[in-house]
Amino acid sequence: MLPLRNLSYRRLAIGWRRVHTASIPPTRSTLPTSRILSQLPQGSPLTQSRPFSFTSNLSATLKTETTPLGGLATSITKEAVKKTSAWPETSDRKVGYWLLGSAGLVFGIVVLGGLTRLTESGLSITEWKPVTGSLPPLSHADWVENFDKYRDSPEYRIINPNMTLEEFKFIYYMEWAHRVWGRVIGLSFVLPATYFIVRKRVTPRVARRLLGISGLIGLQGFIGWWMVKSGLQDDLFVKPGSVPRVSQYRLTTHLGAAFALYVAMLWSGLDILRENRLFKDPKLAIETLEKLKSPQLRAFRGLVGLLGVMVFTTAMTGGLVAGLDAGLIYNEFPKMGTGYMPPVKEMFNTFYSHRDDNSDLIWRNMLENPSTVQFQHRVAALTTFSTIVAVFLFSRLNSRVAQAMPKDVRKGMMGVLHLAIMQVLLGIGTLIYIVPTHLAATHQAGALALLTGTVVLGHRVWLPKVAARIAGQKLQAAAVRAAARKI
Ligand code: HEM
Repeated sequence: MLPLRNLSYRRLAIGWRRVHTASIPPTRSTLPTSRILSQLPQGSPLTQSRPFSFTSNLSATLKTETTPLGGLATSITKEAVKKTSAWPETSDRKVGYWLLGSAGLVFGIVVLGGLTRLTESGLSITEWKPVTGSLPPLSHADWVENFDKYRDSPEYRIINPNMTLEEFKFIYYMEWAHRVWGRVIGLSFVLPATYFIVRKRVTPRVARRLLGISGLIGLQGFIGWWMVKSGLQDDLFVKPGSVPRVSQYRLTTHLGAAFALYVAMLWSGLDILRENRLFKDPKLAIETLEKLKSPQLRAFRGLVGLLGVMVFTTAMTGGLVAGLDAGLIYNEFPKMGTGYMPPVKEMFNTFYSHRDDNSDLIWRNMLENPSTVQFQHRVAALTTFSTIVAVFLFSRLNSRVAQAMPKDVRKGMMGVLHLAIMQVLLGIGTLIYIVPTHLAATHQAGALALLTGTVVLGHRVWLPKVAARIAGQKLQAAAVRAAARKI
């Protein structure tokens, strides 16, 4: 529960009037935290590492008007009066847990989505009915009707002409479960988000984030259908050599949006929980913030940010591999055929160019040619992996960084290294065993696990500026109260 909520706003308002009638110049405190802490009486709760409640005794605060810290008291009381706008200065801890739970649901749907693709189930439902589609066919006649629609699709005609109704039911249920899971995520996010915003259980900043995430969930539903539509187009019947599968561009966009949604939920949840932790224990807050402010950590922080971008980019190149079924060729490692890369002529093949002057040769091959796309994923993955190893070594061998690094950051870096090793091994396994469902699905989950590790590490090493500002204000207010009590 937010400590300052315990303040009575009526009493604050009375306090505000008293401060003004005392005509104390409203100077703003510039006292450094160390000086504030040094002014604390012996045995003050602030000097002890245990949960400390900021529940305010306003009269104690007001007494400080006559103390040398009176100016400070004035500004703090003003701050407190501003709180009458009713938005809390930190979001409820429950919101943090709920966001982490929502991120867990997104993790689950990514894995289920991968399984849906790997079992070739994604094109079994040929319509998009956001409300009525929540139920599967309930009668035999309904099943036959849905099967008939599927039999009209390119995938059935070109790849599955012998599929039975029973086999169809399996692929239908896979895709249906994926869509229902999406609806569950939507409802279990939007309804509580509305409640938390309306009841002002979150800060305005978090409220804006919740609205953004809700919008992204809706957008993801549209992207999903836009992707499925690309695998149902009639021109797949006429284009020679067409494979009825969804566009790799749309699949990668769908994967990228899911990863972005996941990161937004995870980061916001971690933020809220950390803020609550910091505000509960000011001594811990000061120690943590001082450590994170250390200039030795600045370069490391930047490198962790870079790792996040690299893991995300590598995952997107993996999405292209999956979308083009590019894992079904060159099933060896580290070589690709007779060399370490396919012949240049094959990698930049004019077959993929759409223009007479071949001006689109490079980018078309990089996004549409399975050989080039697989090579690209290998290069991206190995570059990301080497960078993770390099950052790990930097964090351990550079003594200044190693000393400045908080313990949880150290552990987080070790975790990222382990996840990266596991992910590379899973990728190689997926490739050399020619994309078996269990390995490919685990490799996809591994990508999200590696991203999670990087986000958690980034969050641990990031300086929470807003939390630091609020913790500083709270500390000052508490210090003033404690000093006043001493007088
Ligand atoms: C940092 C390391 C890596 C990351 C983050 C990563 C990420 C990904 C992702 C997100 C996918 C898409 C999965 C899907 O949508 O179903 C993928 C697919 C794939 N990756 Fe990786 N990968 C990494 C390393 C590797 C390595 C080293 C190899 C092999 C040399 C590899 C081989 C593959 C293959 C063959 C696929 C296609 C699997 C399929 O069709 O489902 N990956 N990767």
